[in-house]
Amino acid sequence: MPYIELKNINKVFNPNSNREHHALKNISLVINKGDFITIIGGNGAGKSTLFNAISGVFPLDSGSISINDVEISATKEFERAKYISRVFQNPLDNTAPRMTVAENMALALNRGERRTLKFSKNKDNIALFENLLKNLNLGLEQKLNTEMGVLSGGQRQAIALLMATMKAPELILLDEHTAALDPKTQKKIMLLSEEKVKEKNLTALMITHNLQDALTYGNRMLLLHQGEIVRDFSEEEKKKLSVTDLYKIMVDLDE
Ligand SMILES: Nc1ncnc2c1ncn2[C@@H]1O[C@H](COP(=O)(O)OP(=O)(O)OP(=O)(O)O)[C@@H](O)[C@H]1O
Repeated sequence: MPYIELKNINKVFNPNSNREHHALKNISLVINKGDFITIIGGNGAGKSTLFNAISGVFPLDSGSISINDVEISATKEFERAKYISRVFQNPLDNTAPRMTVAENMALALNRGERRTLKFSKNKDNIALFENLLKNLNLGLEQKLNTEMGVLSGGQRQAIALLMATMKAPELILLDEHTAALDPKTQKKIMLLSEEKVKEKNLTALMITHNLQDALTYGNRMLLLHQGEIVRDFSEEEKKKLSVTDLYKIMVDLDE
């Protein structure tokens, strides 16, 4: 039984108008438990639309999505957020800027449960948050009571990753989550992502325009083009590829 299965997914934006766009064309994909799949493709290839389809941002035109054999295509976005985490490119989109670091982390701990913020800010949880932050080696354990909004983008993305993985989601979607960071911080956040995926045996999809990252991380790589998965590289195939090879494969698609 496949862990996650996308079957013949189609999404057309602005149908029957001159702006009609077939953004996802009959996409089928089997994702195994523990897969860390990098996703590449040119601008407009459909990568974010694929994540939106999986997260339930819009209903599918056709096709189905199942996790552990449970069909989720009709499930609302907020329901899916209980078992699908997403980290966006913009640090502002991942955390609540006016709430403190501890309050943000408490919200993540509460995901999918009916506990109040007060309940989860108890001493045990604060110790847990402190510990998680200490492991980042960014000195953030001193900032539990600091408003998230005053932290740097890299600090916020690191905390966003902790929040997204705190409850070990069935699936984590990393949506160009390092693209807005400086190169050194990008590397830190990528290593942290890899560490969390391994530590918690997570299943992850990661969109990136950084071809080296797409090759370095994960055990599988998809290439999207004009709404279709045109290549599905195994770990072995990925290892044999260079950035130049990959670039050429992508350029050839446009010719
Ligand atoms: N809500 C929407 N309404 C209309 N068109 C949309 C919508 N969302 C995406 N599209 C269109 O679908 C196509 C795929 O967009 P998508 O954002 O998925 O591409 P992408 O591969 O993530 O690109 P990028 O690398 O630039 O982020 C684009 O042509 C885009 O304009």
